[in-house]
Amino acid sequence: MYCGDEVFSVVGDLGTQSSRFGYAGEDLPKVVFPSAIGNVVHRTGSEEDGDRKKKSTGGASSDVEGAVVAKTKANTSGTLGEANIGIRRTDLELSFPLINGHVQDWDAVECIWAHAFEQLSVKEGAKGVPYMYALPAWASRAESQKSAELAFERFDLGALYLARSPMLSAFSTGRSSGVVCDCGAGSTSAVPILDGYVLNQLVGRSERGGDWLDGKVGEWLESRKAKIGLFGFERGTIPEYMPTTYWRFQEQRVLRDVKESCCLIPQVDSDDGAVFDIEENDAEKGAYELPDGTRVKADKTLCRIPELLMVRGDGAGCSISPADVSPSREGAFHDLPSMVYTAVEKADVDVRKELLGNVILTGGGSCFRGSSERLQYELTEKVPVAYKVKIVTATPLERRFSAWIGGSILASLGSFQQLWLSKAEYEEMGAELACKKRFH
Ligand SMILES: Nc1ncnc2c1ncn2[C@@H]1O[C@H](COP(=O)(O)OP(=O)(O)OP(=O)(O)O)[C@@H](O)[C@H]1O
Repeated sequence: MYCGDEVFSVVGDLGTQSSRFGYAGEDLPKVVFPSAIGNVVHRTGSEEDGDRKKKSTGGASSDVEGAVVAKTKANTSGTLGEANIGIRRTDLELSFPLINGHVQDWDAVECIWAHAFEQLSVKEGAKGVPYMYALPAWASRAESQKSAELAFERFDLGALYLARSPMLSAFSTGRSSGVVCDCGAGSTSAVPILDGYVLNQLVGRSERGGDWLDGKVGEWLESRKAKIGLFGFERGTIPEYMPTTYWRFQEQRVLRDVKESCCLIPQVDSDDGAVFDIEENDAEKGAYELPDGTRVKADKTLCRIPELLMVRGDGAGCSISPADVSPSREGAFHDLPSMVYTAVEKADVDVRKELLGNVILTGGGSCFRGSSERLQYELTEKVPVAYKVKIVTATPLERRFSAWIGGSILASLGSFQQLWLSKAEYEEMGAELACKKRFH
């Protein structure tokens, strides 16, 4: 058994956009960095020529791209961290461990963990360190097993606890029951929790997340004929060569910034259902200056884009393409209030009141002005009058790190220490049995 006062433990939360790691018992994660790995590409002359051609024609040549990827794999040297990939680089291909909240690349996950442990100075002395790792509610048993294998066999950690991140988010607000509404980069989800356990069969999830909203901002910019000229000192200049993945990554950072600076979720009048118009000040706050100096004027269509998280179908004159709502992907684009309502409706009658009284709004995408008020309104409209809806929110900073904060609290509780899976137990049971018996 581990005793909280004697052994420091590490808490990790790997998100689609960013990774957070730090020591249990602290208020906030010590290291936060983009969930992206830069692989230095050593290019041959012919590849460079090909890529230049590709840029100048504006299209993607799969031959050229394939060559670059093959080259990348042979010459990788995982480059991580804001300081390394945040600046202009012309020699980096990027890979991402998660897409829409699902692990795509375990090598990238390993790189992220290694980087975080190094930053936390636990690389050398990793032996014996207990590690709390947050997994999404929908992570499969195979993902749990792979995480356990990485922790014990690759990093030689001393003990492990795999916790579901919505459960940790609920703990961060001091609750063990409720519906955790997480607006992340890769997805938006509504996860009912009862007495600290995720009700798996009632989890609602949609691919309408922050990245999807960024795409809508991109469409809006395109409709205004605005181009994101990255790193150009002169308007419209594009660097001669830059790998596509790196270019897209930097482009998305700009879209994200436009979204976070200009957008909000408008309010609805609870008497007549009229959407309060966005005040002049909000929509016409001024122009947003793109990196190459182009100025675009924010209008109501742009400001209202995040409303798409709260309403079904089209919103705010911003159309969802037919492909988004094709029957096969219908569930993939549900709005948040519908997901909460469906989860609560399917739950046992006895627990519905408790769930609706603790709707916990979390994730970076919940930081738009007006999000909790709008969720309150939309849910109150849907549920029978006998139920009272209460939205629980923390400060924007706490919302961004809620799963990590919950993990930090849990891992430092004295009563929790007996729940760690020790390396000896792991070796005795094996990954499959250990995960089955110890982690839900
Ligand atoms: N102040 C803000 N206002 C609006 N949106 C924000 C704000 N801060 C962050 N976001 C958005 O929140 C999203 C990232 O949220 P979060 O950090 O919870 O995601 P993640 O954990 O990396 O991804 P996921 O939970 O999908 O795996 C991004 O789309 C980002 O643009």
